[in-house]
Amino acid sequence: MSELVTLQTYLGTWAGSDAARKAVAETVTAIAEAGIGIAELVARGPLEEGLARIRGTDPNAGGDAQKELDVVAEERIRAALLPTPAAFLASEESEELIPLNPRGRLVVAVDPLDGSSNIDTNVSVGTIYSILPYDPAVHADPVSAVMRPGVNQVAAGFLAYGPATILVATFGEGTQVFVHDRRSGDFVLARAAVEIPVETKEYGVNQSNARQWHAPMRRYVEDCLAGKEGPRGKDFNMRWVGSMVADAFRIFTRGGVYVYPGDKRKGYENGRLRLIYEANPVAFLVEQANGGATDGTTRILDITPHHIHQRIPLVFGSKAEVEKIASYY
Ligand SMILES: O=P(O)(O)OC[C@H]1O[C@](O)(COP(=O)(O)O)[C@@H](O)[C@@H]1O
Ligand SMILES: [Mg+2]
Ligand SMILES: [Mg+2]
Repeated sequence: MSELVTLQTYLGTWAGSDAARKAVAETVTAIAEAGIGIAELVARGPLEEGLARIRGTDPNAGGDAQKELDVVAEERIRAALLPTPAAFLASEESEELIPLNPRGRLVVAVDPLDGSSNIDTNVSVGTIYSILPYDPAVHADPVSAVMRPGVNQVAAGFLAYGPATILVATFGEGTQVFVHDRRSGDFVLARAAVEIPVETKEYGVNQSNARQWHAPMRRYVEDCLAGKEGPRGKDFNMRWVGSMVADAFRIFTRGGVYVYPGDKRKGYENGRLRLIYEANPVAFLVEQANGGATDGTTRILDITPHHIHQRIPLVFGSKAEVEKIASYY
């Protein structure tokens, strides 16, 4: 058997003696370590009573009900990042940026707990992160460092807390999958260069919203449902976990598309997913794995954000299918 490559070794080689890369490596290591703690909590399931309990009456910054584990996960990530070169944290659970290391030269954006509606169902949930450079001389207001198109990310990834705790990461040189080895305690490299198949016969969408969709989305799904007899000429399969990290990991494994379009419901005009800490990191990972990510037509990584918590319609996965969806719009 070839020698195992741990996250630590991988990052050591990637960073070398480059100070900026070392800062990114340190930051990702801290997030991964916080993830191990969150995974342990999640794995206690119903024994950890109250993790799925709704906190208070106020929604979070993104407008969703906030659950206990959303807040615990954010707190763990914040604490883990304090000694790292991250200057600020943007989080789904906090309206404003959270200050970290005053000498830091990075900003981190996180969805501390993705898949909140699955917390008490023993289904995978996860943590998503996006890392951008920060220069106080350029970004007098640190918010402006976060409000940049996703092409500016230097690293991004997510942890999925499922049967295995997985880290899917990119540092701009392909997409890697690491698995947390519960025996050694290390994250071990499992796939050095993920390639999402270009073509697919699998789509994922919350079909219960069909009556709220706009015409292009309705037509796309109708054509998938028509299968071999329809205009697509092939039978499709549908998969929807309801935790984007889990749906994304399936796509990294065997291809497919994830779609959360904007629809007619109030508050869902731009879909459900947040641009800065959900769509951007996933788009970076997907593109580095030869896939595509758009808001239906426009490349996600080119979109300039106008608000930390803004939502964006999201389509990502197998490149040819993402392009096919764009053709319906
Ligand atoms: O419940 P719906 O409308 O199908 O939405 C599911 C989507 O919402 C999300 O849960 C949003 O993320 P949060 O749990 O972080 O709010 C995604 O993970 C998931 O794909
Ligand atoms: Mg989320
Ligand atoms: Mg969340």
